[in-house]
Amino acid sequence: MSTTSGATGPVVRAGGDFQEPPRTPGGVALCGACRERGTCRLGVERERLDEDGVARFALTCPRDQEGGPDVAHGGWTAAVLDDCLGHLPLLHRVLSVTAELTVSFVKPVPVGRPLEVSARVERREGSRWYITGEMVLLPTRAVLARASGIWVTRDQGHFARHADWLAEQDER
Ligand SMILES: CCCCCCCCCCCCCCCC(=O)SCCNC(=O)CCNC(=O)[C@H](O)C(C)(C)COP(=O)(O)OP(=O)(O)OC[C@H]1O[C@@H](n2cnc3c(N)ncnc32)[C@H](O)[C@@H]1OP(=O)(O)O
Repeated sequence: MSTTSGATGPVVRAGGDFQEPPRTPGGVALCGACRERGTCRLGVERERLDEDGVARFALTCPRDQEGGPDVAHGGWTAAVLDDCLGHLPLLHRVLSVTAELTVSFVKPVPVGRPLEVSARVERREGSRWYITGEMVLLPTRAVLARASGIWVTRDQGHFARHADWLAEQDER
């Protein structure tokens, strides 16, 4: 585990307690770079796992993610779906990484409007979690995007092994 100093004090880096990452007051698990600012750069504001097994996320596309006029860059839509769907194993205290992700862009996603992403586990096979989700516009719940993917569970040595691999690359 390593730490660094962020705006809010020492920040536990990836490689630390993966199953219990720092969370915002809205319950949003924070990735590496967002820990220092204390909010999700992608605009995820609230996160919860409901009793029906569905994880639900309240979010807004930030203005600085604009692609076409007043609509999100497609990369934002893909990134936030990767993030939200990938939080589902974490909500079960399981570290995983995305192995595959497919995104259907159904409608342009408006910037600065309330949105919801929901995510559910379709099935689990070995170390693979098959997860699907969708993004809707509130309050009408019109579908803007859908996603499905495979997340692969990892042990705590995942990032250390990657660092070793990268060091080997650097020696070539
Ligand atoms: C990110 C965590 C932060 C933690 C801190 C807390 C942060 C708080 C919030 C974070 C939330 C983040 C949410 C966003 C999540 C990301 O965006 S993660 C970042 C993007 N993804 C990556 O970087 C993954 C990069 N790829 C890899 O590391 C490796 O290719 C993988 C996926 C681990 C697989 O490695 P491998 O050596 O092939 O593994 P191997 O042991 O051979 O296979 C394991 C299993 O995976 C399956 N598999 C491998 N590749 C595939 C594939 N492409 N398709 C289907 N199945 C596959 C194998 O069939 C095998 O299945 P089982 O037989 O065990 O059931």
